[in-house]
Amino acid sequence: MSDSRRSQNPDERPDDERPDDERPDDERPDDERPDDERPDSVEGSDFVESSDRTKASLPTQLPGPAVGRASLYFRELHRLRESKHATINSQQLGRLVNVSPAVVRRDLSALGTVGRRGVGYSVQTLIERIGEVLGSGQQWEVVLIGVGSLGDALLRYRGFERLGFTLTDAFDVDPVRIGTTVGGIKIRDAAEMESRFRQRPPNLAILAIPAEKAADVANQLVSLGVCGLLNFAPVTLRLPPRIAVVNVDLASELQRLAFAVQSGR
Ligand SMILES: NC(=O)c1ccc[n+]([C@@H]2O[C@H](COP(=O)([O-])OP(=O)(O)OC[C@H]3O[C@@H](n4cnc5c(N)ncnc54)[C@H](O)[C@@H]3O)[C@@H](O)[C@H]2O)c1
Repeated sequence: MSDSRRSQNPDERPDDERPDDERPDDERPDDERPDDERPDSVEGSDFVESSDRTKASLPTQLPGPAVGRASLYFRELHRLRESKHATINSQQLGRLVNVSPAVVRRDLSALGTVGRRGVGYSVQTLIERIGEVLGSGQQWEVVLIGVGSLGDALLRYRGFERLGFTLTDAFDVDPVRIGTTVGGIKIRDAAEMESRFRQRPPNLAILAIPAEKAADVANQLVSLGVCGLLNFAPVTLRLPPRIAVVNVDLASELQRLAFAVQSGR
């Protein structure tokens, strides 16, 4: 590997330049580790949640990478439940999502799961707890703005409902699409958004419209009461801080992938 590549590889930065989440767990000094990662927390020392902690309040702050991993744990835990697994330990869960057992233990601890030593985590309790933290314990109404090639595929996807997301409405400006039905949802004229949302604002909106339209439409959605946006348009939205925005930029993700392949990770 060339020197220039080596210097770009985040894994090869000195540890003290890396954010905590990127540091290998077994390279951190013990006094920097959360309790559940210290050496006395050895393999086979996983916990089952005690009932009094199950109702623990939601963590107010979780690092972004931990939220992303929680979502992956949630997906794998659903699969485990479907295949009749009642318990799992951190090594098994870590293997399923490709992170170390120590990171799994730290994440689950931050999510409020603690308990007895030596048995493993209860799959069902973890599903309930992570679902609660991620908001999947409640129903979210989601609207889709823009039913082009991407929006069309999203409307046909059946995986949102089981996580608590119900696509309630879809809007477009194209007269050819307006009035047609995709995935069981009638596509409405975007000009109707205001009157529809005045009656009942959705919680969340998915933006699958051209980048040059995204800022105006996002501002309109916020003014109509939407509080979270999943934005597929490759543009940075400037919205009030109270509005949650998650950007899904597939081209950037491909760039990250190409970088990872190129740098030999
Ligand atoms: N298709 C992909 O794989 C993909 C991948 C990455 C990112 N994206 C991004 O996602 C967005 C959508 O992509 P696409 O391929 O579906 O585009 P598309 O051109 O197929 O669809 C866009 C749709 O938005 C509608 N639209 C335009 N202005 C609107 C408005 N003000 N209100 C409501 N609807 C409006 C259009 O009529 C059209 O149906 C784009 O910003 C694109 O860059 C798409």
